[in-house]
Amino acid sequence: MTETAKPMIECRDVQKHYGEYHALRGIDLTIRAGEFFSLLGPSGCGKTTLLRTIAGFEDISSGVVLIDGQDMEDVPANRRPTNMVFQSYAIFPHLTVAQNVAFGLRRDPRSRAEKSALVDEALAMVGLKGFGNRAAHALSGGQRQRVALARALILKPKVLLLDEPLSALDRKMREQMQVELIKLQRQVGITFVLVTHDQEEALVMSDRIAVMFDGQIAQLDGPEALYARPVTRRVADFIGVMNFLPAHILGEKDGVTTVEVPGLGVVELPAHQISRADPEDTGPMIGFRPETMTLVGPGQNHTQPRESRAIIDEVVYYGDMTYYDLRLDGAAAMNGKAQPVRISMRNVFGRDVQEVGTRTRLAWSPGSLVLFR
Ligand SMILES: Nc1ncnc2c1ncn2[C@@H]1O[C@H](COP(=O)(O)OP(=O)(O)OP(=O)(O)O)[C@@H](O)[C@H]1O
Repeated sequence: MTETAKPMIECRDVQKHYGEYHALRGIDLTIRAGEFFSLLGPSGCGKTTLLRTIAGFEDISSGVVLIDGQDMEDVPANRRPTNMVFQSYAIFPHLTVAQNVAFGLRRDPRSRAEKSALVDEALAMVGLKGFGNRAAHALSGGQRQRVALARALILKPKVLLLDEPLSALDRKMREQMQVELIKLQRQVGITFVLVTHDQEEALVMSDRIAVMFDGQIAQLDGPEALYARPVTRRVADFIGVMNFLPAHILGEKDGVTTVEVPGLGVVELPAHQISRADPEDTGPMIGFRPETMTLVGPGQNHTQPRESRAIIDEVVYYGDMTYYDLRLDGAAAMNGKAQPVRISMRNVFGRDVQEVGTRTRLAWSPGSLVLFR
């Protein structure tokens, strides 16, 4: 998948009303051919509605949907070059695996022998070679999901639409299927559009992600950009964990904003570290990810430009990492009262675990801060 790949799906000012309810509020987006694209957002944000309008299961109220350059306005779902995989697999338990997969060919005019060869090919593609004669009800959740994938891929659609396909699986199986789906997508080269409310799943799997709130796209970016440079405080809060501290703006000069932050002191931030606040925010805020600060034990050295001090309130040991709740030195005036400045952070395996109640140093860099204003 390259930057210059041709557009596969284009939505232009797509609006969807359910009676009074405005579910999609002007969706503009281009999904490229061969891309693994995710629609991510909280429950009710409209991601499933958007997927279903691409599939043709829902009519749009206004706007345009193009697939592979063709306007889909009068094209019913079964004539679109798309196929859909649902959360609830829709596997027929009384049929064999092969019969379930062949269901994807029910309207195909090919001979039995040709269809049988296609079924074998599709099963091999999803790692179920030799499973054709098994009864579908005797499969594990992960295997059923593979059958559903094979059935959706057997006609080689241009676009595969996936509606929370892994959410019924347990954590371990889900992580395994995530990796397999990525491999499968690279192998077949088909455009995948995944709907998920799981930010980790979206970050792991996608070339690009559209984060949706309230029927609108808040940010469309690659995983790294979304994580490091969320355009609004709400996006930052939804993707992973971010600490927020109130910030006092001291001044602006030559594109650099100077702020004072309780516990951190005075910092200067260039324009690319400045994002937007949300309407419900009460004032400017500084945000940073928990892993961007490092605990420095007594006598230890570090190479970060800045240092703060804090007391450890809570330690949660996870094996591969340790989470800390800390109280920074310095008080934040919030609602007119002095409040302790609390943050959370995590250190990866390999550093000493420090105990609750310990006074500690924290090393950090202004480059990992984002100002929301
Ligand atoms: N057929 C319908 N009639 C009326 N309202 C609907 C209909 N389908 C969806 N909605 C509403 O539109 C909004 C968006 O629904 P949608 O299913 O797209 O959300 P979602 O982001 O996929 O959420 P979830 O993760 O819970 O499925 C919701 O508030 C939902 O109640």
